[in-house]
Amino acid sequence: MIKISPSILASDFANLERESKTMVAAGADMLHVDVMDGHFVPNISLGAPVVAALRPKLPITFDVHLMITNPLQYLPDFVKAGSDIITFHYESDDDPREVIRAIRAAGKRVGVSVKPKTPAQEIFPLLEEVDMVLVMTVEPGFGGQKFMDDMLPKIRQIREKANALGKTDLDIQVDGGIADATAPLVAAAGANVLVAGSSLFRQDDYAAGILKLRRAAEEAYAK
Ligand SMILES: O=C(CO)[C@@H](O)[C@H](O)COP(=O)(O)O
Ligand SMILES: [Fe+2]
Repeated sequence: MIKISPSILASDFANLERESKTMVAAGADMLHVDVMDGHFVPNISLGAPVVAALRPKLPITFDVHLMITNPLQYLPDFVKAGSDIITFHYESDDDPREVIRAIRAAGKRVGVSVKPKTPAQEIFPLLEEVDMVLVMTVEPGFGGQKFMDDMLPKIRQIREKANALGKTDLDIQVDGGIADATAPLVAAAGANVLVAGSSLFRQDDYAAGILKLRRAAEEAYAK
């Protein structure tokens, strides 16, 4: 019911393969890969070659979060690299419907992400066309930031709208500041895919960390 997607942005990049494998063995449902271009966000992280290098080593869903200005331009690279879910930002320079079409045409699952200042209503017309909505719970660009609890109504509005449209299987992902204390809040609001970077990778026991996060969210989601 609840899916946990650890963000490798918070891992030790000098040991990326080992870190990712340990997280997968610890029970992650997918791996969240943060791609930042230094334009859309004021930070540069990693790109398609890193996804391509990791992909054959890890039998898990690659959940790729594109924080880039021109998703259409780089999409073929991320498709070729073996991404499974490709999430682009609604606020990017490309036409959202065109990006959705291109991701679908490549046979990948589609996510659309909204920054904190973008109201839920802006993406309502796209809900029927995507598999997942990613509600940013921090300003995109960096890990380790504080969870914005004023994003909770946005999660609720998107879940309610999706249900009203009969799209009860829409995945709602949250990303930024997700930890044991915030997981129940987002799950109660209707999020079912939790990205967690620093809160998981800073723990010694990744399996215990994932279990605790999952339990905290599941208890709240069921209510
Ligand atoms: O997309 C982003 C940041 O822009 C995230 O995926 C972060 O990597 C989450 O990090 P934490 O807030 O969990 O440390
Ligand atoms: Fe992310």
